[in-house]
Amino acid sequence: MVKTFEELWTELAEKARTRPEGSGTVRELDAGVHAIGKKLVEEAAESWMAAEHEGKERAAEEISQLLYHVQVLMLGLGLELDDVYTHL
Ligand SMILES: N=c1c2ncn([C@@H]3O[C@H](COP(=O)(O)OP(=O)(O)OP(=O)(O)O)[C@@H](O)[C@H]3O)c2ncn1[C@@H]1O[C@H](COP(=O)(O)O)[C@@H](O)[C@H]1O
Repeated sequence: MVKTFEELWTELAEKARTRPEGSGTVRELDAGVHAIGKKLVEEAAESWMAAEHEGKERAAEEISQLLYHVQVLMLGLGLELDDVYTHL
């Protein structure tokens, strides 16, 4: 089943709140904003490289990881979706 941006947000916000064992999201949040930021930049670079050299399907995969890390950074900062949407 396809997951939307908002559905992923609900899932990750719940993980941040309940901190389940084995969650990569909880691990990333505990690593802090600096570490999350580095992952975000890494995924942005991988999205760019995939877009230029690896085709649409690989680019879509990397972009999904980029969106995931955007959400983790937002959670790490205590931002809500509307805090960002208000600037769109
Ligand atoms: N969509 C994602 C997602 N996208 C990317 N990632 C993470 O980002 C990493 C991608 O990094 P890389 O490209 O460097 O790939 P890698 O070499 O395997 O990375 P490393 O594990 O070595 O860091 C993956 O290994 C995941 O840890 C994600 N981790 C989780 N999700 C979703 O988030 C939800 C909650 O996940 P948990 O918190 O782990 O339960 C689940 O629905 C998942 O589908």
